Amino acid sequence: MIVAKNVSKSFEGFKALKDVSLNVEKGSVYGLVGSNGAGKTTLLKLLSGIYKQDNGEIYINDSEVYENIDIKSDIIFMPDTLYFFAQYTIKEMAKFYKRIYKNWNEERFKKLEEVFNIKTNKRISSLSKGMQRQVAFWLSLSTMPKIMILDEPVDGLDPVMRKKVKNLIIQDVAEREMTVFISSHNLRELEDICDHIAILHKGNMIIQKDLDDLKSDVHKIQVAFDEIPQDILDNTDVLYKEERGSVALLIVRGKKETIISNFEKYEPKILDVLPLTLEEIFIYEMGGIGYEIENIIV
Ligand SMILES: Nc1ncnc2c1ncn2[C@@H]1O[C@H](COP(=O)(O)OP(=O)(O)OP(=O)(O)O)[C@@H](O)[C@H]1O
Repeated sequence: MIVAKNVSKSFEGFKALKDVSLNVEKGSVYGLVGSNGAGKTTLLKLLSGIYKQDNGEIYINDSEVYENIDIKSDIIFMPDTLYFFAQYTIKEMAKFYKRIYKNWNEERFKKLEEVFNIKTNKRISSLSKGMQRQVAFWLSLSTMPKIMILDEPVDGLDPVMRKKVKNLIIQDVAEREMTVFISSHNLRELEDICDHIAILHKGNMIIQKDLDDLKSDVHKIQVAFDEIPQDILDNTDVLYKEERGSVALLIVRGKKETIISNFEKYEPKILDVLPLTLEEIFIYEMGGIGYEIENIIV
């Protein structure tokens, strides 16, 4: 489990992270979205114990992570810019990982060769960017990490490989309760893998949500009345309203059944509940609390 309490970090007087708190349960996949310079990499490096926070506390499985070698051998941090020793082949890099990570699993490493299908005698620096990313996943997953902290992890991977890598991660989450923390610019990229989503904006954590709650709580409703009764609007938590003639499009918060039965009382001519994308949910949620968030997540 990853816990951060009121964490702040400055660089040369500039506050890159301000009072950030979060809780990531064991076996959960937590997605962090934010625009350029929001503080995502800084937060990831703090959680991995690469940086030390100026204020606040960070715990992984109840222990402080900074300068804690024991905890660090259970963590994989995959940076957005990968680094490998210049002359090393995959096989040599695997040997290096084996020395550092106490749970290195040779059998898994061999098995994953079939998935990634790259010869282990290849020099890593001779591989394409996407292939190097594959090698990073191959090595990382072979360490059997308890926690994976990934910075823009699927950048450079083709769609088929993205899917394969996501499946491998999900498999480890399901089979051995690995915890995953992923940052991305792209909410859509995270939607199918994460169970929690957070948005970081200018160093502030502005929203953290359980995805299932989020999806079951907000609905898009298309409804037609001769005139939309004011009573409904007063008794419904409307996040957004758009009227075109007698048809209204409403984004409403609440339980679907309750919303439908409320509207049906007024006998609308049309009543449709339409699916919302995660992006739409965030835009409306954030709109409701006054943030201009569109640019961050589209
Ligand atoms: N080592 C550093 N020295 C000085 N400033 C830094 C350092 N690392 C980060 N910053 C600053 O902190 C802010 C947050 O940077 P960070 O890399 O965490 O953002 P990010 O959300 O990961 O951005 P991106 O999506 O562009 O990678 C930026 O303004 C950046 O310039």
